[in-house]
Amino acid sequence: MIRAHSVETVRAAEAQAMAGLPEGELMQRAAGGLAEVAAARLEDSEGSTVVGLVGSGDNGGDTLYAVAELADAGYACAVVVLADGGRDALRQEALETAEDAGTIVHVAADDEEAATQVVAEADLVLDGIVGIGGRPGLQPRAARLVDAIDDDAWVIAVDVASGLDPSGETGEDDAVWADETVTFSTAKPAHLLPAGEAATGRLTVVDIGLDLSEAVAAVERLDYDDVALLWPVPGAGDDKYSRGVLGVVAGSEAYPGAAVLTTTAAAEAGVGMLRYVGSPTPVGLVHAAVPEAVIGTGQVQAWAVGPGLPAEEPEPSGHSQLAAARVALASDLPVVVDAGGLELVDGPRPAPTVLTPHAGELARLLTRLGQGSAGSAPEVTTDDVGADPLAHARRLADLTGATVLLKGATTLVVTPGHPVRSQADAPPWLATAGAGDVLTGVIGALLAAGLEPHDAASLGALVHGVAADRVSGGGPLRALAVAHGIRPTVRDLLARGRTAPV
Ligand SMILES: NC(=O)C1=CN([C@@H]2O[C@H](COP(=O)(O)OP(=O)(O)OC[C@H]3O[C@@H](n4cnc5c(N)ncnc54)[C@H](OP(=O)(O)O)[C@@H]3O)[C@@H](O)[C@H]2O)[C@@H](O)CC1
Ligand SMILES: Nc1ncnc2c1ncn2[C@@H]1O[C@H](COP(=O)(O)OP(=O)(O)O)[C@@H](O)[C@H]1O
Ligand SMILES: [K+]
Repeated sequence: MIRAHSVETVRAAEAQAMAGLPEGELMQRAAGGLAEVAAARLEDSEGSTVVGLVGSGDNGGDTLYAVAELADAGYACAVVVLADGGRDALRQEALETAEDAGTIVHVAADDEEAATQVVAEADLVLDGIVGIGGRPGLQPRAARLVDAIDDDAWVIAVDVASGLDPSGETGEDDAVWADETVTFSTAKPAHLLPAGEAATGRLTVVDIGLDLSEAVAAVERLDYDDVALLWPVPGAGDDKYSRGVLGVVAGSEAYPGAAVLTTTAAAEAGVGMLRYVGSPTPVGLVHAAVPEAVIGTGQVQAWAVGPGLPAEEPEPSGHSQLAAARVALASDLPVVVDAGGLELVDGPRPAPTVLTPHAGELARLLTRLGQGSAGSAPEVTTDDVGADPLAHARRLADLTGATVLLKGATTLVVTPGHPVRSQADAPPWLATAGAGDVLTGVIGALLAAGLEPHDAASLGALVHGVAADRVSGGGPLRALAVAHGIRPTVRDLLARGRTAPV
């Protein structure tokens, strides 16, 4: 699992580590790790020129010491001082070390043209404008210099891409777009959340010796090795019932295919048994596509409700299905609710619940529940959610007590009282009709097996994304193929757990 810690938590760990170390030791470790990564990238790209963009804080200090090491190693190095107050605003010792190693120093406020030229010519740029002390956005001069970076240069953000909100709460267009971020001892929320992930690029964590083993993470991301830890694997004493029965209420005369996608995915995820509830057309399709499914209601351990259910009043043949959906939602069993099922949610349920809206569905649900942001009109738009996905997912989670899985390129899983989980495993090809129905089937299978909603949702998103990636192989995919990709994906991820070195 990748864990990201808040700025406050990192600062506390830093203070604790510094208490037992010589002054400046942590910065030397940070700079040493940064220089090592930068040198490796220069070697790979046969680059020779380095520019450090340097702000007034310790992020600039890291950058100056790293540039000094690169200059010592023979690279042609310059720094551009962006701090108000020029050279005087910097740590003098760090600046002198860089200069002594042969680094050319430009002060942007004194000669912006010369600074711009040196930035434009660099093969590798270290962004040390601001780190975890940064406020969102770039000052105009910094923005102009960042604009001058050559498209072919490799841009390494030091700790956090400058301009991002380190907490990842608020998005910011005006930020450094890094190819890589080198961060220290732990990821920061901005690296894993939609507001900052794209500008972060590849994330490289350099260990500088902070102890965060007991600290609560702000954001978590499951990785491949977590599948073997969390996926429900049957034992010799299990039977189909003890492994968990999932009831699926999905598909309709208008959208019959959703029934096939959801049940196929649940079967591929290895559910103990499936019951399917629907109207005649989807029943026929499920019969043909998923012969393992038992048609009709009966005892289940969890429900998957909603893919392909009409948002409005169903045709007469769908009335008993709608009634079954309402019974499932009113039950004390775990339920994953998607698409048309979200229209039936009107508040907290007394049992484990996963709601899986995309941005538009989340906006509609918050609007219906009367939860526009304070002081604004009660209507929440898709754009509102897009601008601030985490806050809106949190609002629905707080309102319903449910786990909210907000779908997107980065899928967020928010459960009250838990660190946010953020999964970004899928290729953009997964943005295709029916992909969400598959996810619902996988999460339903995991709930039926007894997983907690937070784990079921995030593990489901991970496996769904990895399956999509495999099926795509860099090209188009279709939702049904992703459903059929779940079984080999889980098999291989479980095998990876068995062969992982201990
Ligand atoms: N924690 C650790 O374990 C370790 C941390 N280390 C390093 O320290 C870094 C944190 O350093 P830091 O605290 O000095 O803050 P930093 O990010 O350099 O900002 C400095 C000042 O910039 C200003 N400013 C803010 N926003 C701005 C903006 N948008 N545009 C322009 N200016 C802006 C603001 O000053 P103000 O404007 O308020 O006067 C702020 O105080 C961390 O990221 C890591 O690299 C490592 O050395 C070792 C271990
Ligand atoms: N740009 C993207 N990159 C990766 N995955 C994406 C992207 N956009 C959407 N997805 C994923 O594709 C799926 C789409 O689901 P959804 O919107 O519910 O589609 P449908 O309702 O047609 O099934 C979700 O799992 C979502 O996270
Ligand atoms: K930075």
